[in-house]
Amino acid sequence: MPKLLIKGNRQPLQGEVKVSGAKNAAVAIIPAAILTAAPVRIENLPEINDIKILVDILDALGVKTQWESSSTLLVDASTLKSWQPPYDLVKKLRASYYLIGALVGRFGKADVPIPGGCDLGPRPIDQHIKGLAALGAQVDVEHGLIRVEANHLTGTNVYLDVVSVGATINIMLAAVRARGKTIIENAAKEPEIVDVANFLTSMGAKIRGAGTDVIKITGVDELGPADHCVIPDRIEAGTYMIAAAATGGNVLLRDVIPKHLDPITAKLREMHMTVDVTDDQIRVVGCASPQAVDIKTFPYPGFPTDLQSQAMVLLTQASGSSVITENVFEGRFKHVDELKRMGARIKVEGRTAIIDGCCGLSGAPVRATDLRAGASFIIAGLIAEGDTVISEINHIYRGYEKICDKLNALGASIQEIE
Ligand SMILES: CC(=O)N[C@H]1[C@@H](OP(=O)(O)OP(=O)(O)OC[C@H]2O[C@@H](n3ccc(=O)[nH]c3=O)[C@H](O)[C@@H]2O)O[C@H](CO)[C@@H](O)[C@@H]1O
Ligand SMILES: C=C(OP(=O)(O)O)C(=O)O
Repeated sequence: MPKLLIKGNRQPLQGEVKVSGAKNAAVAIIPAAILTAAPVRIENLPEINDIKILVDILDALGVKTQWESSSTLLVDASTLKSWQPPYDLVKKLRASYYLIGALVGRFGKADVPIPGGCDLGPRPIDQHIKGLAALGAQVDVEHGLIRVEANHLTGTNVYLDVVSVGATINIMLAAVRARGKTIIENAAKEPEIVDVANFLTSMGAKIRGAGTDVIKITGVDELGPADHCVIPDRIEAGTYMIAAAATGGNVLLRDVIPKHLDPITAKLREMHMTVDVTDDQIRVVGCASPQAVDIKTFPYPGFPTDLQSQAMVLLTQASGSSVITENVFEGRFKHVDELKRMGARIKVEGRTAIIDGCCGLSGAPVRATDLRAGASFIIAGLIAEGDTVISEINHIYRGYEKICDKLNALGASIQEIE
């Protein structure tokens, strides 16, 4: 397994970076494409491993897929013949849970192995199951499989006990083919949910309220062709914003939706960084002595949990102590021990981490404990003195398109080594 070698010493990142399509929208839109037997074209897909694996899963189910370019996929699910995606592929990513809603919507049945994804502590799917059962499906979890069967789905009211991105989208995928009206209450409001709803609407689905906490779906008998462009990845963008700030750099991010990045922009400004926003671009200019700030992660529009570890690295450079409270996932501090190996001074108490600022980091061997942790170690490596070697980088490649090339073009020195 290759590793990443990062030469540190705080070279300020300078230049422009183009942000790719959003992983967490794309990984739902590809399964959603099997809801129709008509042709679907999806543009602006990120070149990341999660997407490659999902396309392999569709191929294994009998769907015809073809890459029109490196970021545009054609899907023809008229040949879909199986409702049993293979364990070896499904276990590699979290988003394979969307195959449940999509297969049940199309076939009335799905046998999907329990999904993989980042280890962030317990990641139950009880709300997905509750929603599908409320729509009239029989759901059994046995032998590591989620088995779902429904003669027909019937629209209903579903109140989510926790705000869940995955459950909101999965219920939406099944409900677009149910008889009658479904109302999802306490729905998640992430921009990726709006993107999936827009995609489904372009196929002929009837969805109102995506992006609010009440989503109303009126089922239709059939869905048709679609041509869709995936929204920019706000988490990739936020990662580069933080990297620019941490290195005291000056970076222009292109192809972003600035509104989606408001929580990050606000925190960087609070730390005294300069953030200039135009239509679809953001420039971040670092400052000599950033201020400590407190961060609490929350569902959108709160500060995203997927940027918590990257922000933690930045806060090691602030003057004063900062507090991060992780409200979304109870086990999302696994990066802390690795950052301590690099000299960070961080104390974790339950869901809270206290970060001492003005900390000189030093390069060290570290293990990417999950996708965003891996990205945070790259940022730490850029500002550390000496070399950092990151292992288990397969996690990083699950979600960041050409991250080494993009950072090297900004003046970083990162290379893959054996
Ligand atoms: C593929 C994808 O889009 N992944 C994202 C998605 O993950 P994912 O969809 O897994 O995250 P959820 O929004 O579902 O999880 C939020 C919280 O709800 C809990 N929960 C969730 C479902 C459920 O049935 N029961 C339950 O208790 C989870 O344990 C967690 O504490 O949203 C997370 C929160 O923004 C992001 O970090 C992930 O990057
Ligand atoms: C947690 C993440 O991904 P996943 O849900 O796919 O594991 C993430 O994108 O940070």
